[in-house]
Amino acid sequence: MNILVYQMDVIPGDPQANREKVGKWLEEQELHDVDLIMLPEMWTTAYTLPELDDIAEEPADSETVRFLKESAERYHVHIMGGSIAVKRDGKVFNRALVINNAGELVYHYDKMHLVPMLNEPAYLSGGEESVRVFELDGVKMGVVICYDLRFPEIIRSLALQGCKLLFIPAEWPDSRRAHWDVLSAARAVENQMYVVTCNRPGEYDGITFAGSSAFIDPWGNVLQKGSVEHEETLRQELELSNVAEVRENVPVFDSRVPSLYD
Ligand SMILES: NC(=O)CCC(=O)C(=O)O
Repeated sequence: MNILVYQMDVIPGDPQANREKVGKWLEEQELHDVDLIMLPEMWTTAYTLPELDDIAEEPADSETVRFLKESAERYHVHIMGGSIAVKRDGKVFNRALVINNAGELVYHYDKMHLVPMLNEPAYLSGGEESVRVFELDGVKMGVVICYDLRFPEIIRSLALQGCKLLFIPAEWPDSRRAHWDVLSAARAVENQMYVVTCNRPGEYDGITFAGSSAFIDPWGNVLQKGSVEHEETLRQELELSNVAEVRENVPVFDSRVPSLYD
């Protein structure tokens, strides 16, 4: 599977400008052999939390969902659409979107863990549904959003549902970059799955973000890593059969004793 990660610097509070930016980026890419593209967390707005009540999109009438569906169909590429702010019943959620290459929304997930360090609980509501795997090209995959990376139990839940490839869109600050690097590799090793991350670089509201998007294989090798500071496009081919090989060599899923800890 060929994946293109857009480690995008986000224009604060301007969904239209960010859609145009992604549209232009798509036009510039060589996409004929690409299976999936990925965007970061909150890529239409950045962390403009006080403004989200006004600029978050209604899921049923979302300009961004329309844009992603049209782009997926036009370029015949799956889109791991990072996450965007959506508003439902007066509450704002941080929602990940997955669109297949026929332009269909196949999965969404509302971030369940809200980040105290970024004041998310004051402005956002946590998702109320657990994570589920989704399938693209017959492969089971999952997505969690940024801070969720700190909660191994939800990623283990995806692994037990058969997830082979985990996506983590993020706006992770540079001040905690050491955690980002270690935890994303740890999730790949402990769950024996590919982990693909897309974290924005740049600054907003006094916070510098860490970039460092990465492709990590099920053995924990970092196949490729983005820069800390700059916007960048990363392209990587993943050999998904490696998941079965690693799980055979180190059969942790067979060795589990859930009766003692579930
Ligand atoms: N956007 C986020 O979820 C940031 C998470 C974070 O700052 C951390 O876990 O540290």
